[in-house]
Amino acid sequence: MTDPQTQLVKLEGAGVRKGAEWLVRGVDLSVSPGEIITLIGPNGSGKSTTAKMALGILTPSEGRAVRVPGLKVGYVPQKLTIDWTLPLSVHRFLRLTNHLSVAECTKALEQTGAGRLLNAEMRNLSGGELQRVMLARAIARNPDLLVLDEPVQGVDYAGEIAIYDLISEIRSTMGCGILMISHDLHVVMAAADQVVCLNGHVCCRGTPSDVSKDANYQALFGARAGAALAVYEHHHDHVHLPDGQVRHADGTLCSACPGEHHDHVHDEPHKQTDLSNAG
Ligand SMILES: Nc1ncnc2c1ncn2[C@@H]1O[C@H](COP(=O)(O)OP(=O)(O)OP(=O)(O)O)[C@@H](O)[C@H]1O
Repeated sequence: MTDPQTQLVKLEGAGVRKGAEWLVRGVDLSVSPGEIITLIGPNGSGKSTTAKMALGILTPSEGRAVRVPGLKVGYVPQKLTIDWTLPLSVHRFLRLTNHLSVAECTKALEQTGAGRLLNAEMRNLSGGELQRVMLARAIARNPDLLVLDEPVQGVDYAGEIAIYDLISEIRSTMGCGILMISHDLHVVMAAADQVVCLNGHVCCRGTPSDVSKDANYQALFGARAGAALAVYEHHHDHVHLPDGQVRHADGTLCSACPGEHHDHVHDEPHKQTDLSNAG
């Protein structure tokens, strides 16, 4: 547990009930500045419900959710309700819910490696571009806390790594706390400081490495999930920068060798562990 003085948000024994059903129960977690907490778990295990309690969108039916006064939150929801048949440029989208200047929009897009998309049409964006625009919208107002509900939806494996690297960079440069949800255990766990594994309640928690070895976690997802993490940790000695370049462990940059960085992906695609069907 982090120093309670610095916690941006804290859930204490928090749960939500709808009618006779508990959606999730007894969740304890906290997020401090500069910390990445990742929620994992099978479909319907209560991850989004937990994130919504942290955000204040849902009020706990038991326990409590405490946020520091004046907390600024950036949120990337799992689902976006947009009529994709209507024309909507990226900069208009960014300004729909925020009073942002064009300069602020451009800055946020540049921070997520999407500066060239300012005038693009939302409906024409690729999956990876859409997620970068969503992240730009979430960070545009310098939030203290970023809540990301499946930030790599619709993104291919190499793109996923780039987005998780980007999220780590946002944490370092902006110093915000991050509460993230993902099914994609292999990469996300390696990028997180703490992982909380849900299954209607907290099934297990700890560092990514601790969780991957936890008997409860392995019972839920199988030992294969832990093996995938080991593969990722072993190979991941480089960082994908938002501009498409790759920074190696020795600090050198390269822009023309993308194929060399994912031999573990191309050789062993079956090691990519998607938990969306688990449980
Ligand atoms: N408003 C609601 N009313 C009733 N049940 C709900 C409501 N919202 C969520 N649920 C149920 O609560 C459970 C937890 O849902 P939640 O969306 O938190 O899970 P999740 O872990 O985020 O799932 P997924 O991985 O599929 O996104 C599910 O069984 C879901 O059907």
